[in-house]
Amino acid sequence: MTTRTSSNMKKQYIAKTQGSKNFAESAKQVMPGGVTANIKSFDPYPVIMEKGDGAYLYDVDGNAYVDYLLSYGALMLGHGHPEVITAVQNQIKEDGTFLFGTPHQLELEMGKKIQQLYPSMELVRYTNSGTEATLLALRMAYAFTGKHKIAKFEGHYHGGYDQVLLSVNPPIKNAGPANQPTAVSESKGIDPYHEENTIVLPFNDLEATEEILKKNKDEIATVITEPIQGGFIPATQSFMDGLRRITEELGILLIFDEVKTGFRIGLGGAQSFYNIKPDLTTLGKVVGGGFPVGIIGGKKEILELSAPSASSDVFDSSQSHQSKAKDTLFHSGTYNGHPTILAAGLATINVLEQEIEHVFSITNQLKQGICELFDKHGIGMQTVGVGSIFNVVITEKETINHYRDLQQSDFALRRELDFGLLTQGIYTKPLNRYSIATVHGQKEVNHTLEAYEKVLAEII
Ligand SMILES: N[C@H](C=O)CCC(=O)O
Repeated sequence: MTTRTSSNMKKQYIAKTQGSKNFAESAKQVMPGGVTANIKSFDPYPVIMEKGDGAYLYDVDGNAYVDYLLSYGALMLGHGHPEVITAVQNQIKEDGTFLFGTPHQLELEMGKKIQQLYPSMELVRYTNSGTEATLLALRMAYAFTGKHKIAKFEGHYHGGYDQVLLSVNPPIKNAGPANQPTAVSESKGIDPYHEENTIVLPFNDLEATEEILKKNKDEIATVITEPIQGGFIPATQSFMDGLRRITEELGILLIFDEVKTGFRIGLGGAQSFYNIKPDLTTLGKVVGGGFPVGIIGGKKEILELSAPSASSDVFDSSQSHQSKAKDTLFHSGTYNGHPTILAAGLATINVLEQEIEHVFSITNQLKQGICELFDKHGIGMQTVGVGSIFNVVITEKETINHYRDLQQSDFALRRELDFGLLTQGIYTKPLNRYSIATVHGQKEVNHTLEAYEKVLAEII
């Protein structure tokens, strides 16, 4: 493994981004750490963007970047796509409001589209984020099975709340044996209850997963998984087939968290790629067209648990004496099914139906070009990913199967590369994955490969 300590590239980054540096200092007076989402922060300070256009972002210093972060994959049509702008404007103009506060046409339209592309999602409910969707999925699993624990895989992220904010990125020394990981809390303030009641599983290790699930089958309501970890480390087909079989046999629900993979692995997500029918699925990111949304869907008999009944309305004070609220699974939200957002999402899907093959072809060209450049320099690496997402993993390993494999890669060299790329106008948050959009084309691929060539020559 190569290890580099030089921070030459970081120095060049700082020289080019003095406006971002000043902004980041001021922002600390307003928001803790200068950010409103921890993921937006990186050392020494994040780039502060002020304009987006197609495949490009422009920062406060006037630097242009080809954007491969795309807001953590959400913007699959790039920035400010005209069809999304038109859909949003038309919805507001034609409907005369941003919000009905009642059921409406676009909820049906989006629901039907989801049922068509994700046949496992027999009924759907809308939420305001992927996090909310997974939270609701877990409640449905507890209610449906009557069990009180959940299982998740080491390295998988399902949202920032207590039940699942465990062992996403744990220090290996605290994480227990590879085939029997320990639950490691990822935040201050998490109730230790969850370290007991969230069981952590080893991804892509069917034998160990089966053993843990069998041992705890009477308590585990559900296994929640990113079928492609972090959006880029694929499960093997045999692992997925095995996981579906075992969970069915043990009466444990299987939740596919497709917030990252939905529409990005294919229009039908990872479940279509693996040909697996999970019991519940959560979507977010792409399906909001750049606006905040989440969708949960799955088996009719599970989703029906949330159907309101007249005798269980938590908001009807005339009924409080009946204490029937517990008969229904509570799910509500003022903004659920927001019409403007669903209009943006439907317009996005519409464009993707025409252009997704282009996205895959550009992704493959980029992956191949990057691999060839590393090869030229004799550095072991892989572009790990499926469909329109990949990550650049600098490693001599032949396969990256899970979190612990990834931990053995050369993060120092990758970080140096990423700062170098930032100075050459290629944007992804250092160490993050690449997501490709319909607006990336030959010009952007060529520019990116030239930037890689230049930076690699400088840092190797
Ligand atoms: N919403 C997540 C964090 O704030 C995004 C995580 C990711 O896409 O990697």
